[in-house]
Amino acid sequence: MITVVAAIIRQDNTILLTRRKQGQWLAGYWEFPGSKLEDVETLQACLEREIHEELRLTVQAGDVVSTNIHTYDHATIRLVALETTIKEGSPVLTVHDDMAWVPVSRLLNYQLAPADIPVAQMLADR
Ligand SMILES: Nc1nc2c([nH]c(=O)n2[C@H]2C[C@H](O)[C@@H](COP(=O)(O)OP(=O)(O)OP(=O)(O)O)O2)c(=O)[nH]1
Repeated sequence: MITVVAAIIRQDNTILLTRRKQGQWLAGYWEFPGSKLEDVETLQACLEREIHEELRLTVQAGDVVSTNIHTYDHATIRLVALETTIKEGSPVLTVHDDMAWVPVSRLLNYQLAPADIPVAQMLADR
């Protein structure tokens, strides 16, 4: 099973969503930015590196917010969402084609990657 680490980045009562580019798998779907976990690195180190690569943001990844398993046609992923704080910078798109700062209560209005729906639901219910 593939582990995917995703960042819950908050600012002013909103959370950052990014949209997957055309040509990618799940193109057009919104997600919490992040990446597959590689080798033996920690969840936090992976996320901090990837968020810097993808969004040019320096962040500190913290606690696990949720873990859920989702089976797509081509793979089963374990999606681990981490509470993440911006230390420096503003997001710049490099691999996504759009971003949005979204109030928690509106996350489910976006076309989320299916694995992200329970995460958004959980955040909204809190
Ligand atoms: N980053 C991220 N990926 C997610 C989320 N939800 C979800 O189903 N995914 C899926 C999409 C990707 O297949 C995989 C993450 O891989 P990745 O971010 O390294 O993306 P990638 O485009 O290189 O992946 P892939 O096309 O090779 O599948 O997990 C999410 O919230 N964040």
